[in-house]
Amino acid sequence: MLDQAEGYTTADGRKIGPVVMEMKNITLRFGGVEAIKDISFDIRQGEIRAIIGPNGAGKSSMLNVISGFYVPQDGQVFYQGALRPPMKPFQVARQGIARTFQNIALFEGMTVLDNVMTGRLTHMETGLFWQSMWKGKAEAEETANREVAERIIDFLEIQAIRKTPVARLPYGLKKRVELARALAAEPSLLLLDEPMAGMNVEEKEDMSRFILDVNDEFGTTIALIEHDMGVVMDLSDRVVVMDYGKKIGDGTPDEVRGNQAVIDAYLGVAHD
Ligand SMILES: Nc1ncnc2c1ncn2[C@@H]1O[C@H](COP(=O)(O)OP(=O)(O)OP(=O)(O)O)[C@@H](O)[C@H]1O
Repeated sequence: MLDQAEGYTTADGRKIGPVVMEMKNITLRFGGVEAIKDISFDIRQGEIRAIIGPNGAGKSSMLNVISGFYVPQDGQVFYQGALRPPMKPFQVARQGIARTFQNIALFEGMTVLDNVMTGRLTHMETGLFWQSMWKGKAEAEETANREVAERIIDFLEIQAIRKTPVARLPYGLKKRVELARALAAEPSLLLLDEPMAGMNVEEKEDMSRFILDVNDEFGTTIALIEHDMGVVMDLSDRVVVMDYGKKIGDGTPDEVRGNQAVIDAYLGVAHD
């Protein structure tokens, strides 16, 4: 049973907490195109929350609103109990929100370790001035950041490739490195943009396992968007379904699977 203030316990015994992010009546337009039409939903502490929908449904647009990349024309975003004013993506990152991208956005010429280290940037306090004035502080910070990066690398089982330039890696491993970089920021909310896109079955299984492990081990709240309904159903606690910018379903995977509007959208049934 869902207690609005406190949360709920999942079938596998995980404790889901209060609402950490609330999207309220969000509308986003690109010129004449309404990519998001008056959508509301929330994300709870410790939850794995999916946003799914067919091509062009508005999923990426919604993720970009959550990450601060787009500012909606209407609606409000509440994060950790407070109304979030329009802010730049780096400010959103400083609030503990990290993301991966649908088209991998890594530094191809750099090693895996160095890419993961870039995920620590929001935690780095020592600027160039202090680096030149106070070498000890800069070194201590570098060591601490490296320890976090190495811990994440071990966790995601990519030790063997830590010194390999990303350009040499197969697609599935690149996706895992991108996850590592996002985790290096030690986010409280992790946004995954189509984490399984372009993967083979084995890679999808690996990625699913890592997503579940991250949630379990670090207690990270995860919001992911996916095109493919199948892969997210086993992973997610609750699912929002979008179609043509509207929310057409919201609930547990079972509730969403039985929702006629969702079935119609995925079968491509005509609508007004
Ligand atoms: N930057 C943009 N400028 C203009 N229109 C855009 C922009 N981004 C998205 N759109 C339009 O908004 C609508 C929603 O697109 P969006 O990419 O959010 O959907 P999606 O569900 O993520 O699709 P897909 O599964 O194909 O990635 C589409 O009609 C798209 O053409």
